[in-house]
Amino acid sequence: MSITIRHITKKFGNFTALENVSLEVPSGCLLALLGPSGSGKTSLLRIIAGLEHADRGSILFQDEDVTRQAARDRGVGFVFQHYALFRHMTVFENVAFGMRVRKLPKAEVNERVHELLALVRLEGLGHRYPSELSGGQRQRVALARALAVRPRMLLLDEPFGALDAKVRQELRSWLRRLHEEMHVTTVFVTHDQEEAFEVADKVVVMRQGKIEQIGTPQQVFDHPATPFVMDFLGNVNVFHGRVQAGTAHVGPFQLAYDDYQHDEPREATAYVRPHELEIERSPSTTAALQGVVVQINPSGAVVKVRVRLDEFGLELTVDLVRDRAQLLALKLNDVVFVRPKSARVFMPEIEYSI
Ligand SMILES: Nc1ncnc2c1ncn2[C@@H]1O[C@H](COP(=O)(O)OP(=O)(O)OP(=O)(O)O)[C@@H](O)[C@H]1O
Repeated sequence: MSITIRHITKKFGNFTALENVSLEVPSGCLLALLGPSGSGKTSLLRIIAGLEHADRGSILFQDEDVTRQAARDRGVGFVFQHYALFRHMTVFENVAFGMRVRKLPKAEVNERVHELLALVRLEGLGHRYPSELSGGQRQRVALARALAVRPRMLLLDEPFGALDAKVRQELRSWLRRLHEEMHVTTVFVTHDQEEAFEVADKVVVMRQGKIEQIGTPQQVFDHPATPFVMDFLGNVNVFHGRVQAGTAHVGPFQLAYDDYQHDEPREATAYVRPHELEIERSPSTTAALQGVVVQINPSGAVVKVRVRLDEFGLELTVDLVRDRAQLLALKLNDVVFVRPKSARVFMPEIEYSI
């Protein structure tokens, strides 16, 4: 079941929470709404759910206009960050609840609950109470409960937000696998870019009530449409400067820049991700700048290195793959040379990659 969002505007008093937002969620897609706090993600999710009504615009489920339909008639399943399971009910009863309300036959309810508990990998825990489960298990019960009434789509608002990093990580891959089994159209709110990129087929980056970019995780990461998206994706070295006559003078770097050949200088900002910087023991080009290693942190598959460029009063973050780090055998206070392998330069209204 696809979702079409057309020109949605939502105000709270004088404050515009969503401004003319349009979006298509294809059937069977797992889409992440990603953005900083207050960017309008939850408001949009609540409008899709029917828990909130837009001032302008419409919502369609497939070809059906549901804009004025009440939440209970829309057939959506929800999971929220602090999803309150019924504490006095067992896991089994929590999952069965919606079906009992709909007065489904007992045998059918039993069968479906068992099926769902297997799906969320909680077989054998039906007799427990929520207080006897871990946070991650509770969120899986919440998801089973949302799925019990065969919703037309799933809406998840920071479902793993309250859990610790390791459990979040497990639940992300679990959610992805579950989605591949079920193919229920799902909209997922998160402010965590890693989570969005790992789980979603499509990512929508929001800012101040508007959509900044829509794309696959790869498209958004490799081709951020705006400086905001680049910045929000985090962990980026930012250099301000100008472009002029085929050269970008950004921060300490002078880079060949063929796309702008005019003599008239234009203001520009360059963004270089940590993995786009190279560290060398001796300078291979004139673009390499001398610095001192001030921090070395192994972090998963990469080693994060901070290099201070005293001459420019700057510190850069560089990600080295393990092999490269081993080869360089860096130590604190080593003198090294840093060189950008690639950079993304934004001029107001124009973006180029070099
Ligand atoms: N009922 C309300 N009354 C007044 N303002 C509201 C209401 N709901 C949301 N807002 C405001 O609208 C803006 C968008 O809120 P929303 O919850 O959609 O953002 P969000 O991107 O989901 O943020 P978060 O990640 O913090 O939940 C915020 O500035 C918020 O304060």
